Amino acid sequence: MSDTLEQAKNDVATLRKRLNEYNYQYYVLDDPSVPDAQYDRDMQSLIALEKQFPDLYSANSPSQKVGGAALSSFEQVTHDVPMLSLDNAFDDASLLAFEKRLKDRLKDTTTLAFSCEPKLDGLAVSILYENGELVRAATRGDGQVGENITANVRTIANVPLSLRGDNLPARVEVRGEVFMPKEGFEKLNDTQREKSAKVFANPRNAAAGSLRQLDSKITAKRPLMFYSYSLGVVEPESFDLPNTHSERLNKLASWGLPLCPDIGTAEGGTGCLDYYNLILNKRDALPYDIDGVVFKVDDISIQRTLGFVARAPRWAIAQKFPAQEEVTTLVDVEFQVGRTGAITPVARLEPVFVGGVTVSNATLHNQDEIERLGVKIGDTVVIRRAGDVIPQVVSVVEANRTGNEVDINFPAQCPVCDSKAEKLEDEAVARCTGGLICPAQRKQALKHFASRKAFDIDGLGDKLVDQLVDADLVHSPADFFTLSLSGLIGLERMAEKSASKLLDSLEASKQTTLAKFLYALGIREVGEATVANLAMHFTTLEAIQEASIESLIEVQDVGAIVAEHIFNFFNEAHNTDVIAALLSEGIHWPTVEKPREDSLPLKGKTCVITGTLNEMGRTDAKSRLQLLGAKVAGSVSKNTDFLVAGEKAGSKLTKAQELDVAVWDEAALIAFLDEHEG
Ligand SMILES: NC(=O)c1ccc[n+]([C@@H]2O[C@H](COP(=O)([O-])OP(=O)(O)OC[C@H]3O[C@@H](n4cnc5c(N)ncnc54)[C@H](O)[C@@H]3O)[C@@H](O)[C@H]2O)c1
Ligand SMILES: [Zn+2]
Repeated sequence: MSDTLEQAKNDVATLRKRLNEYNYQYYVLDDPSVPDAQYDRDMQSLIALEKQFPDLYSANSPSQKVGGAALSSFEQVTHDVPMLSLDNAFDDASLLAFEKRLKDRLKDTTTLAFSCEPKLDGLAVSILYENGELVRAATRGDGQVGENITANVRTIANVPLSLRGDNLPARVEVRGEVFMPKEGFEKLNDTQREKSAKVFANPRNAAAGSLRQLDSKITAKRPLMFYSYSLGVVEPESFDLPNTHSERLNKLASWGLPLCPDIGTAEGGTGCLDYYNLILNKRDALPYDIDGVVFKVDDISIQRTLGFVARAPRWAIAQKFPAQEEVTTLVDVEFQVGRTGAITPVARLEPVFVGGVTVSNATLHNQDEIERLGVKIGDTVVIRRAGDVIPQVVSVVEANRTGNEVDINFPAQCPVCDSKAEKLEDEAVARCTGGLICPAQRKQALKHFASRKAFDIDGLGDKLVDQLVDADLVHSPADFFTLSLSGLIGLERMAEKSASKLLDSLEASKQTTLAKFLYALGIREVGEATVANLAMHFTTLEAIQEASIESLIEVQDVGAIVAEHIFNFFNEAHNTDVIAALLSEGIHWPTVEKPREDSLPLKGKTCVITGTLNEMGRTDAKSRLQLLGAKVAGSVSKNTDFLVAGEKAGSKLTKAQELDVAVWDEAALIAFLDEHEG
């Protein structure tokens, strides 16, 4: 705090200038540069200084003003009754002090009743109804003059265009908050990202940006909602309204206006604190974002007695929740490799308290996100942590740039195993191509290798794979085949009998098929149908290993992306080493005979697939049947040779039975495919 008037003068000037700039970015541009917590801290400092040095009072200080100026691109609306802001309480003590102030002022110690309302984080809107019809809607603006946004508000689904009931005031102004529910916000940002369009930092910015659009067609596409929380002008003045705020809200509801379902009432300050804790505990589960709760003296005549100060009513207060957004420094970026090889940039932060916990890491998603944010190491960044969602970097405070910030470079190699990192054009994430040897992917790759559709190694389940890796016995799939009885029985819960059984099934699994071998390698996006196609097309492993991207694309069902995955996989030395090691352990398969067209087992047969298949997808089943020569049709007729019926098969099964068409269940299909595929 400043000691001298001179120093205070400077500090006050600096704070006012800064807060005016924040206000402009927030209210006019709908694009704040700092989190609310930072704004609130600066505002509290200003208020404290102005209180300490009353000489520095100015009616133009941001502490005395509401909101920001109305944008001139909208028609202006002068409010009949000013739309004010709210005073804030940042802790329980200041809430109780608020209650005491009221009692002192009223010179009455009777417990006060309060209306308690979630403080929706959107923007205040006034909606005017004449003879029950919506005639005008406006933003709060600077409290006196707002923007005419009638066309936009009309597009909000839960705003009634006409009020219900026979006994309505001739003119009534309803006030409330326009906001974007959390789910709609996430979806909107997903779509914006896909379109490489602006991504919104939080639901409040998204709501403000959506509502203050010159083209109401854009607003109409945004998932906005409205909850009413008070009345403005009511004419005629003699119109009979209840004498408490909470009953007036119910009156609004009876006219068809939406109310927040979580509003309540409380007796006294302690009752308010109970409500505060109730809502705070529910905060993450609520479908809309709130930044606190609002308490309003319920009795309208007491409200009148208490009146207003410059920017807010005396009879209400907002008690804020812990901030979900904070500023901190991006100290470094590290790259983590996930179980599937995805390489994600992780922000290392100067620890900061946000969303109720201390956060020192946040996700940066991928390279596109880093470019979109334009973030560099050393930047001041805004972190958001809402609910149990992983903390995210939402923006950069550009004003804090010094010029010493450093670009973030994506590694060309996997940071864990040094294999090449591949980033396909259509994909957001970069991936490690060392699937078989990368320690980050090892357990996943080994479990896949041993799984039933791959090497089908009996007795080698996920838990055992974990144990083998943890005991450092297995690094790559080839190591499975070098396991010894003594090594195995050293493991926990591994008796000699099951160990030798496992060795037997490992031995048996060496006899496989080319398709299963390829499948076991776990190449990205290469499933059962693709491996069957590859085996049939190339017939030898060498041919596949040497295939160019162009020749891979010629294979049925293989597109450009999958071709690139296959090509990159076989051009990674680490992978070819493992393949060589596997072959030298004696893995073998019968030569694949390239079938002549007319010798295909299902040549000339037509089939239909219906119901749910549990072991393979229907698309998979379809392409594997086609590969064996079958024509796969959409409906059952007398020309159908057989129907593959999975679980919950319906009318197609009935029809097939009527027409005496052969029916295969999934087991029969699998048996047939196993017998005939290369
Ligand atoms: N990050 C920034 O740069 C920046 C800049 C300016 C303002 N802000 C934020 O905005 C706040 C100040 O804005 P303000 O003047 O709108 O005050 P406010 O948001 O603290 O309180 C008033 C507003 O609360 C809203 N509200 C929600 N539920 C309500 C209910 N049930 N009853 C009444 N009102 C309800 C209304 O929109 C009303 O106008 C700051 O505390 C800060 O958090 C941030
Ligand atoms: Zn790797």
